[in-house]
Amino acid sequence: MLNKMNPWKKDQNPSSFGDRVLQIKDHEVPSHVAIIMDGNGRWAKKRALPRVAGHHEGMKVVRKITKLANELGVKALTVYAFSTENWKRPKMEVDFLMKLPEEFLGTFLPELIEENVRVEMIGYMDELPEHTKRAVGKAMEDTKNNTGLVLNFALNYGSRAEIIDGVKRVMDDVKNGNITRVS
Ligand SMILES: CC(C)=CCC/C(C)=C/CC/C(C)=C/COP(=O)(O)OP(=O)(O)O
Repeated sequence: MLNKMNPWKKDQNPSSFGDRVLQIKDHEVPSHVAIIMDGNGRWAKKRALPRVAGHHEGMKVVRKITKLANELGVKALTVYAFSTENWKRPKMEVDFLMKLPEEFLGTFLPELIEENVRVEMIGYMDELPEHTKRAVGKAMEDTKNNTGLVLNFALNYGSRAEIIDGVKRVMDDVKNGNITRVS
């Protein structure tokens, strides 16, 4: 796997962004890339900026990565933007994070549509603030027929919560006779 990723690393010879894209295109490109965004706070601290400035910068990076992934022919890009545990952060930070999808999509949705990107989300949408739900829902609706890269936002997502939900559903199906027990 690491060998496969080698062409993604910057090599010794300086080359333009376009050249590097062509270089990568010559190699096998993963069909799904998932990114856990981390280090925003540290990025900001290093520059004596508030943590939220790091999140804002992270949002801008999402645009760059989306463009690049689409260009390279990646089929799905999952961006882990807010975990089920992130609600424990200070309210001001949570409020800021919840406004980012709106800002991102308010600015870049026309570009995503033009680039044939389909917006999707995983996570508990119902628990998001109305304004966040509205922005994500609109983007999903407006891009539902697009056939290019799937930009998948993990918002209020947690793998533990997802596993527990899955197990509960299987238990319900067993109880209701939709699944038969295999002993
Ligand atoms: C378009 C869109 C929805 C963009 C997403 C915005 C974004 C960058 C979200 C990431 C938020 C987050 C909790 C990052 C973790 O870094 P951290 O705060 O834990 O950083 P640290 O480890 O340095 O403290």
